[in-house]
Amino acid sequence: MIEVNDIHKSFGDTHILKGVSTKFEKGKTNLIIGQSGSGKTVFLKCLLGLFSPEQGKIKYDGKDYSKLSASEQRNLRQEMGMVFQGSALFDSMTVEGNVMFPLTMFTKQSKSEMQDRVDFVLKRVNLVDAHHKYPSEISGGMQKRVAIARAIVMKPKYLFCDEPNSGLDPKTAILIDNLIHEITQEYDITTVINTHDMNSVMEIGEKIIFLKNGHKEWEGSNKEIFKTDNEAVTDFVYSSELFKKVRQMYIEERN
Ligand SMILES: Nc1ncnc2c1ncn2[C@@H]1O[C@H](COP(=O)(O)OP(=O)(O)OP(=O)(O)O)[C@@H](O)[C@H]1O
Repeated sequence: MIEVNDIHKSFGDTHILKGVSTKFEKGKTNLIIGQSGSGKTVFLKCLLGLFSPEQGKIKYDGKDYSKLSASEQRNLRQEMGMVFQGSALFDSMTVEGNVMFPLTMFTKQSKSEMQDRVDFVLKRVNLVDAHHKYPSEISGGMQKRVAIARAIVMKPKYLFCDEPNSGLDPKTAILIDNLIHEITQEYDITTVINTHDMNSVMEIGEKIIFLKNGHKEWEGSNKEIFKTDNEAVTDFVYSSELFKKVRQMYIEERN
């Protein structure tokens, strides 16, 4: 579980996160949504330990990050997996090389142990024939699978994903969402995803926090978001005609 308590983050005189508090539970797929510039990426970077909030606490299964020594912080960061926007694979390495990279960097495992783990995670993300291909030789959806395999190869307790669906067609996007959701449940990971994608909200948003101008404006589940009367949330969610229709159908069904 990750507990966030009243965090503030500024850059110079610009106050970006203005006292955000929430809890992300283990085995749950948590989403951060909000308009462009609302502070989602800054918030995710605080969770990753890349930005230090000036005020407030972030606890990872009870451990307050700011109270840990440098080596304890390093160890904790090794328990975090990250899927970057655009996958961020190394172009000069094969799929297998990309997934093995964290193991070679951060563990003392033997070559055969690493190979077994890489084979296992690639199979888990349904990539069996791509080991020796380069990122440029596989589709965007496959690249995301490689990025997910790399993020889970170290058996993380925490998984952070920044726009994991960007650039994918809607069908592939749903497959990637479902894969992240299944992995979260299967390995009991605390997963936090930054997204703009309303399909993701509907499909996998077990807990959603809505940020507005650096504040947490609303939080709830995907079932609750379609019923809320919070105007900022409904403006955001129903900015597309499609979702306006979905809401209308939902209201008609309820009556
Ligand atoms: N390193 C930084 N230095 C200064 N300002 C920053 C830095 N990182 C982010 N900001 C500012 O913080 C604000 C929030 O940015 P952030 O990237 O978190 O938004 P976001 O909600 O993720 O937007 P998007 O959906 O477009 O990615 C923006 O005004 C941005 O310019």
